[in-house]
Amino acid sequence: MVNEFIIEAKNLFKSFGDFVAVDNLNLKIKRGEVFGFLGPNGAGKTTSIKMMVGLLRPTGGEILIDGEDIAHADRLKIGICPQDIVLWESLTCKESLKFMGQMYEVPEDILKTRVKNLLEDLILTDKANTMVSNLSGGMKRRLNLAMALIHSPEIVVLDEPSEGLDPQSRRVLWNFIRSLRDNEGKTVILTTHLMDEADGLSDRIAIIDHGKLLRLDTPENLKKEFGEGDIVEIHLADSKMNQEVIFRLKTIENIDSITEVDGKINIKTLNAVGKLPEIMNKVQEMNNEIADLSLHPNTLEDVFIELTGTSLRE
Ligand SMILES: Nc1ncnc2c1ncn2[C@@H]1O[C@H](COP(=O)(O)OP(=O)(O)OP(=O)(O)O)[C@@H](O)[C@H]1O
Repeated sequence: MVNEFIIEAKNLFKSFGDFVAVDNLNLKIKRGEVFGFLGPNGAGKTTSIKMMVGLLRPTGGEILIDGEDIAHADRLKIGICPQDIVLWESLTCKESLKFMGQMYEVPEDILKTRVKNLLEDLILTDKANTMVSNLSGGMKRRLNLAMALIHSPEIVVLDEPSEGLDPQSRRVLWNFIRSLRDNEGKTVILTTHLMDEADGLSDRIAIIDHGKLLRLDTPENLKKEFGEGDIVEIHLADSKMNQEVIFRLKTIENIDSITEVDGKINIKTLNAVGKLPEIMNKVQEMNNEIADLSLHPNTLEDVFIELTGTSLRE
């Protein structure tokens, strides 16, 4: 019987000396989904995925790949595109892919087609015979990804795939990731600190910070759980009074939540525009002033802020 979950992490734990990088992570990744790890720098995303694909030994816990302990799992099922680019500078794109495919013992005729298709899919056909040393940073990243896919792994792991890519290359990459899932049925696991990437690509998102899993759900459910309303962000002229003002603002009816984020006050509510006069009054009653105010619909980033109390782009 085919296992619904292709990867399971049970009580996964990793410490470096006294420092706990991953703290009892429990999660299951479904076959054929795009699964996003979202968290700020140092949250433990890379450490988690490295353990989940057998690149790093956990301090504790268990990993199952297709129901089988990772120690006995078929590593060829996994393709990893690391954050750091690892390429041979003096080979061409085509040679790099052929060489990698030969190392994986991909049969010659299949390899030829795969090299052609991957170059096409990642918009590198024009650069097939260009030496890696002469590629731009974005092209190197795309080639790096092609290399991770040359043996057609069932599970594709992408560590910060958009890092260093311009918006155009990012779009190519996102479409490609979607096609890996939709057309080839692959399971894609990615780490990102980009909210729009997690939101736009992932079927489910694990939000992690300080090595702990804070939430695991679909982007839609996460946004629903934390409210569909608006966020009013105010910056007080005297931000030392934030806490007192928050206390006062909480007396306004139908406010969902109020949090202090990076010296500003975030107020979540339905019908934010209608609430603005009351918000301003309360601030004035405290002999303070609003130096800056903005209003936007609740986003996944706000969910993150509410869970962690910090903004993701710190
Ligand atoms: N080999 C190591 N030795 C000591 N500490 C480490 C080691 N590898 C990672 N860490 C620490 O573990 C924490 C988690 O690191 P990790 O690379 O998993 O974070 P991340 O969420 O992937 O961050 P980023 O988005 O910056 O890549 C960090 O504080 C990091 O300094």
